[in-house]
Amino acid sequence: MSDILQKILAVKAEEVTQARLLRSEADLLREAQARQDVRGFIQAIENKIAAGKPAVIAEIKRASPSKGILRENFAPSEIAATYAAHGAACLSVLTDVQFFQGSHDYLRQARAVCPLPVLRKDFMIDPYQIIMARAMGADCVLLIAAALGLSQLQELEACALSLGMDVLIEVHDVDELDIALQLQTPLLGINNRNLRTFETSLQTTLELLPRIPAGKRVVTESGILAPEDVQLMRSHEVHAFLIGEAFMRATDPGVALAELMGQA
Ligand SMILES: O=P(O)(O)OC[C@@H](O)[C@@H](O)c1c[nH]c2ccccc12
Repeated sequence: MSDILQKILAVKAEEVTQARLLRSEADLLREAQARQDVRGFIQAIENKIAAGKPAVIAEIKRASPSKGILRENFAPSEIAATYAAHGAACLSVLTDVQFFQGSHDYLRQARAVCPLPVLRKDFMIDPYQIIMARAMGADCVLLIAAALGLSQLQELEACALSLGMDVLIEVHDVDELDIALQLQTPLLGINNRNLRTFETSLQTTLELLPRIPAGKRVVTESGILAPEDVQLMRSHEVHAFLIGEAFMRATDPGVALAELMGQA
């Protein structure tokens, strides 16, 4: 129970308890349902791939527990604008405060300056957080198979879908994949980083690929740093990427995106 994921999940449970004291779920739900502005996250990915391009979910992440501060000069709206100008399919914004130095406001700011659909990147354990995601403008939520059992994942997925959002289910090994394949969403992230040990290897994606049935869209996540990494994945028919660090460390994250995709 001492690994980082367990620590994060304990903090999330406390956060949800506190948030519920401030605002009821019913009240939050009214706000979420009043928004009529969902942007198609999966659609944006499919559109890029149909055009023969890689679909990049470009991440806005100030820091991480494994790497510390990734970017000093951190302006989410500027980062979002340059990502959009350089061909990102979607955005991913960390909203966790304690471990990733994220914020709900970063998601709002990033989404306000561009037309791209936005993933709320956080550790979801309760429908309250899913409803909150839509209330702040998210178009997609991340569900992490390592964090939850099947029935919880199904409950959170149903909640997201009922609000019109898409779902990215993230796996890291065969057991998690078996569970993930029982969800409805076609969007399947393979995290090359083990959230318990932080060990990162692109082999994780390549090893799980033969087990993915037709009809699922694979997103390779984490540790994509060089054009060769992108080429390796594309040569295996993986065309969707979730990338943070390589862009956050660059002077202009959007230019770095174009360069990594070989489109600069
Ligand atoms: O910065 P990287 O190595 O390009 O990785 C991005 C993204 O995959 C990573 O931030 C991530 C993937 N799954 C997560 C779950 C929680 C927090 C973070 C993540």
